[in-house]
Amino acid sequence: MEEEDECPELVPIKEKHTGPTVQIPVTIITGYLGAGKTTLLNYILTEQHNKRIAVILNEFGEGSALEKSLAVSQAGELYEEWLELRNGCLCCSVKYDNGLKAIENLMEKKGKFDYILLETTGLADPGAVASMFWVDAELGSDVYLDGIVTVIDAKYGMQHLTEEKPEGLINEAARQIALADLTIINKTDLVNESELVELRDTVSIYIYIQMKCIFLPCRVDLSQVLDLHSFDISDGSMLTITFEVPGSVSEDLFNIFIQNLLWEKTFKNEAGLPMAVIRLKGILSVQQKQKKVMLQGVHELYELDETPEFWADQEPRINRLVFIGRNLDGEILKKEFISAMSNKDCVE
Ligand SMILES: Nc1nc2c(ncn2[C@@H]2O[C@H](COP(=O)(O)OP(=O)(O)OP(=O)(O)O)[C@@H](O)[C@H]2O)c(=O)[nH]1
Ligand SMILES: [Zn+2]
Repeated sequence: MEEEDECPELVPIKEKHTGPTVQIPVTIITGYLGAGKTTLLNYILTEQHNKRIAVILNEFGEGSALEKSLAVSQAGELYEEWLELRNGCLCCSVKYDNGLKAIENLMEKKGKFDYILLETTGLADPGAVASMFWVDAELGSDVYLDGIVTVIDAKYGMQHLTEEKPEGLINEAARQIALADLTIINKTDLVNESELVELRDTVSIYIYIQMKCIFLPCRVDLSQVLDLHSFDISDGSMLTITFEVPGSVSEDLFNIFIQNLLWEKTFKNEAGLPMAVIRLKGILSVQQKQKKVMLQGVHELYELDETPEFWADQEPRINRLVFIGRNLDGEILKKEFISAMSNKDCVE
C-alpha cells in the first residue's frame, strides 16, 4: 500500500573526500512494472549494511514513496541532481545514455560510495543497462557490474511471463528473468502455495545459471543479494580460450551460433558438460561490411558493433574470438563455429 510507505528523509548533502581508487559494485534491480523493485531497494537501504549506497533510478515511476518523494522534491526536472538519503545513501535518476558518466561525475563531486543500486523501469531490457557497464570495463572504469536481480510479482508474474507478444517484440518479463543472476519472488502473501510452486517451476525454465529464489516480504539476507560477483572471472575453474578463423562470416549465422552457445547451451566439452561462457570478446569480419565488427558479451548478453576501423586493402579478413568461462574446449568450439558459419554462406 503506497500510503504506508515511509518517505526517506532528505538531508543536505555533505562534502566528502575522494578516497583511493576502488571499483564500486553495481547491482541492477529489474522486474516488471510494480513487481516490487523499490520495495526491495527500500529494504536494502533500511537494513544494517554499513555501506554508503548510491541509488539510481533510471526514470521516475508512479509507485513508491522513494520515487514520489524524489519526484516531488525534484519536480521531475534535473535528472542528475542527487539527494542524500538516510544512512548517508544517495539517490538520483539518470537516463541510460549518460548513466556511467553521471555515476562518474557524482563520484568526482561527492566522493566514493561503497555500493550502487540501479533500479530499471519495469519495461526495461536489463541487457541494455548492463551493457553500459561492460563497455568501460576494459578502460578501467570506477564501477563494475556485480549482478542482475530480478523481482517477480507472485500474483501477476505468470501472466506477464506467458503473455503473447506481437511478432518481433520480446517479452520483457521473460527477458528480465533470463538475464537474472538472482530472482526474487515478491508478494507471496497474495497467492496460495500451489500458485507459488507453479510460478517457481515456470521461472526456473528461464534461468540458466545460479537460480535461487528468496521470498519477500521477509528478511532478505543481504549477502544473498549484494556482492554476488556474478561477473567475476577470477576463480580457478575459469578457462580462457581463443581462436582465429579466416574469412568473413554471415551476421545471421553468427547470431545463431552465439545464441546457441549463450542461450541454448548447445555446445558441450569432451566430458559432455555444457560450455558456460561468462565473458566473450572478439573482432569479426562480417560479410558486406567494410569495417571491423566488435563482439562484446557478458553471460547471456552480447552485442555486435561496427568499429570505425576499416579492413585494409591487403589485410587478410579474419575472425578472432575470446571466450572466458567454464567447461570450455577451444578445439570443439572452433569446429562448431566453422560448421555453423559454413551452414549456408561459406567461411572460405
Ligand atoms: N501485498 C503485497 N504488496 C506489495 C509487496 N511488496 C510490494 N508491494 C506493493 O506493490 C506496489 C508496487 O511496489 P514497488 O516496490 O513500488 O514496485 P516497483 O517494481 O518499484 O514498481 P515500478 O517502479 O512502478 O515498476 C506497492 O504498492 C507496494 O506497496 C508484498 O510483498 N505484498
Ligand atoms: Zn519502482
